[in-house]
Amino acid sequence: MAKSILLINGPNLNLLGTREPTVYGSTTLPQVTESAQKQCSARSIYLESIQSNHEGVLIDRIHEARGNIDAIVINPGALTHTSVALRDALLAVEIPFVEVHISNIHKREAFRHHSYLSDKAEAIICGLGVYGYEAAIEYAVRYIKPKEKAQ
Ligand SMILES: O=C(O)[C@]1(O)C=C(c2cccc(Sc3ccccc3)c2)[C@@H](O)[C@H](O)C1
Repeated sequence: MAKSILLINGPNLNLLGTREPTVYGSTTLPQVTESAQKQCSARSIYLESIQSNHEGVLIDRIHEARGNIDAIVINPGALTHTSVALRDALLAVEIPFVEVHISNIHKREAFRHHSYLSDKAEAIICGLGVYGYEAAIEYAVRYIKPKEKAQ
């Protein structure tokens, strides 16, 4: 099962835990990342994390993951609802991914109800708060089978 995971957080998630705690909770992104690292280390899983406010930076990192990452866990933030480019990058590298949203996007504004990624995700987790990241990693470790390495 997945032995190397890339955790991606999109725009504004660096603000996690600092504002809107009623929606996103009070846990900070560094705390999320530390917890994910401990979860992976306990299972001898390689984890790399990135957060960027820049779509192109995330796309470049996704390209770099091709051939060396087994699974992606991604909270795209607002790019969920706008980015065909992010969708295309994930499809281009052919790495299975789990889409995570801290909030239940389907209980929020209508513009947050559509995702450009969900139809291609192995799984979508939303509304579980930051536990969604733990659940997504556990899913990836248990159920995502690494692609055969290109000869
Ligand atoms: O629920 C999520 O995790 C989500 O992906 C995350 C989002 C998100 C990400 C970062 C910041 C904010 S708004 C915010 C601003 C300041 C502090 C906390 C949150 C929303 C939304 O854009 C998405 O619609 C939903």
